Amino acid sequence: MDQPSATEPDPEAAGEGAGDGVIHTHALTKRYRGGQLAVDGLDLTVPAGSVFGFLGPNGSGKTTTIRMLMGLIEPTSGSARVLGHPMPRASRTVLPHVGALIEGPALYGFLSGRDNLIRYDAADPTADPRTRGTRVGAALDRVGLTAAAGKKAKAYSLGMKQRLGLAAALLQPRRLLVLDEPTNGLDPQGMREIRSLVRELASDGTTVFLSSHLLDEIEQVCTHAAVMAQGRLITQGSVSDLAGGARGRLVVRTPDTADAARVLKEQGVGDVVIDEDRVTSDPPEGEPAAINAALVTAGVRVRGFGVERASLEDAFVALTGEGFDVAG
Ligand SMILES: Nc1ncnc2c1ncn2[C@@H]1O[C@H](COP(=O)(O)OP(=O)(O)OP(=O)(O)O)[C@@H](O)[C@H]1O
Repeated sequence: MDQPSATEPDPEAAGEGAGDGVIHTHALTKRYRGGQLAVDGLDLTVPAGSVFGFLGPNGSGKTTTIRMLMGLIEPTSGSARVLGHPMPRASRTVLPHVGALIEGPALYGFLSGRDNLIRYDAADPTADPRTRGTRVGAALDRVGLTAAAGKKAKAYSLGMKQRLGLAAALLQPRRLLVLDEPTNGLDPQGMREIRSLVRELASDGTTVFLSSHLLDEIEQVCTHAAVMAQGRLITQGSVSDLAGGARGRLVVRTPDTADAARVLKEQGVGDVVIDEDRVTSDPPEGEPAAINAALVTAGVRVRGFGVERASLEDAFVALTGEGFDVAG
């Protein structure tokens, strides 16, 4: 949860360094006391205005990185800058501009949703008490909890609790939102709500940095992503570039799979695989229409033909040689 600072936020002092990105780390490393190397030489750049997905299986070092970025733990070596300032040194300058939701919101179950927010707002020395009611009302409205504002938080679903946590992070205007696994443990409906909320927040120009172990979640909401495995950065960039870096697959849907596979091989395309009523292969070097014509000429009943775009998952598999198969 956001840690209110004892100092006045100074928007001037929180300006990004030229070209540094909203978050920028250099060789950031964390070795825990027990000897576990949780984050290993991380160079990360989060562009302003992006919805940045920090993707990796459980245990790959995402939470440790976020805790270093938020100044909650010291790196063993390397450096991190957030909004142009070194962390954890500049925490008091930076954190008032950052809304954070880390490891689930800390809520009082016996208080209503609205009273929880009033408590958060009152704990922020920079928040004017005279405008508290307006701020809390606007935050509740933003996350769609106005109707449930009077209910005790313990009666909230997990998704509502996450939304209340987001509302707390949104009591003040923020330049950066940091969300650690915001959809973890939610049912599909709760996930959809949080995802659409994230998109909405980003459409105002707020940079959103969110961690997830779900590839399709990153593909659905993020403009940019970084992929972690075992504490190391595997790749980062725009989601379309990352997926585009992996080659798509030619997909032919047909009842005549054996004939189709033979024709594709004759046409010189590689990695031909029969998968139920589909035959897939590497994309052809030349014009796909020529392959289609060859299939039809050979009497193959073509029910579907096309080159499927590579997914982020294909990119991950291509980069690591491993499937992205983690327990939900
Ligand atoms: N306080 C700690 N002391 C020692 N080791 C730790 C500590 N916190 C995390 N680790 C270890 O560091 C590694 C990275 O953990 P981290 O929680 O950062 O990963 P993660 O990608 O966020 O995974 P998860 O989604 O499961 O939290 C793991 O091997 C974990 O066991």
